[in-house]
Amino acid sequence: MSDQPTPAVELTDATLAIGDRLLWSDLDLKVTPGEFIAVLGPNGSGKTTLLRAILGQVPLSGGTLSVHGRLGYVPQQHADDADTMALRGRDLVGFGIDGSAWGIGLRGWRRRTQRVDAAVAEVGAQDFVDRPFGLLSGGEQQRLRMAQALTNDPSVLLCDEPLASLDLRNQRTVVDLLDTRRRTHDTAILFVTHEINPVLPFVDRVLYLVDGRFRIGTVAEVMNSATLSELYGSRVDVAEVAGRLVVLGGDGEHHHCAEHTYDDHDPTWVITR
Ligand SMILES: Nc1ncnc2c1ncn2[C@@H]1O[C@H](COP(=O)(O)OP(=O)(O)OP(=O)(O)O)[C@@H](O)[C@H]1O
Repeated sequence: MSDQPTPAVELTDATLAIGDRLLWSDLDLKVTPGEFIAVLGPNGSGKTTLLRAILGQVPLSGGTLSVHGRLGYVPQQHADDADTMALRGRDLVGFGIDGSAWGIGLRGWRRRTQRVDAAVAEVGAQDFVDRPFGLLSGGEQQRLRMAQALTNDPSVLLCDEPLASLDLRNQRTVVDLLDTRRRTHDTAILFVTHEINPVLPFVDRVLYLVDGRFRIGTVAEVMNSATLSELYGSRVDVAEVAGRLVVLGGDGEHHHCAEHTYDDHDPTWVITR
């Protein structure tokens, strides 16, 4: 008998095509409990669609997918949510359990309240959870979206650019919460991002998708000039500057908008073009 833990998510020979466009094919990926995997790649390379396939929202075109345990989903910050004045933070978190609370009875209601309270405590949101969601800061809203995903006690957290439009302090808060969660509960994390640096210290492996091709491996194995140049089919330079990765290149087709992060403790502009 193998003493390897059962993978939280396992894709075997997985292929996904939308219309006549092949997003990725022959993808073999075993996500170990507690593992932190960063999913990178240019716009339209199929990162979000990978999460949607794992969620069962999009069928694979080929191959198999198995999920062991429950899934939680953390979306990116949406400006639209600022309109949700009528919704309290607590209501949003509760949607993670049942969408609405009609017809669950008093015992069900108590149990539901306990689960909401536990998830809110896990992200440290007790002070603002009863305020209108639309009045909260982006960072506070994002902590509540995480709490919503945690009400389910997930074995796997699927995070789709959860740091987008957050400042550095809030990015760190969200990343620290995710890291704590995987350490304390062995929750695996699949983290779609355009910017690896905020999660660099926590990443176990990188899945990098480009134009139907992909590479999976440790940061050192994937985030280097030779591997990314081969993957993009054009020259890409990867350099490490003060502990951060700077990626320059990719051909015109994959011309990312200039991305940058600026760290107040480590003032290095990180540019991807
Ligand atoms: N339901 C759908 N119908 C048609 N095309 C779709 C559908 N879902 C995704 N696509 C297309 O599949 C491709 C991959 O989309 P996806 O959102 O997965 O990319 P992504 O890597 O997450 O991109 P981004 O970095 O811009 O968020 C895109 O070209 C998208 O337009």
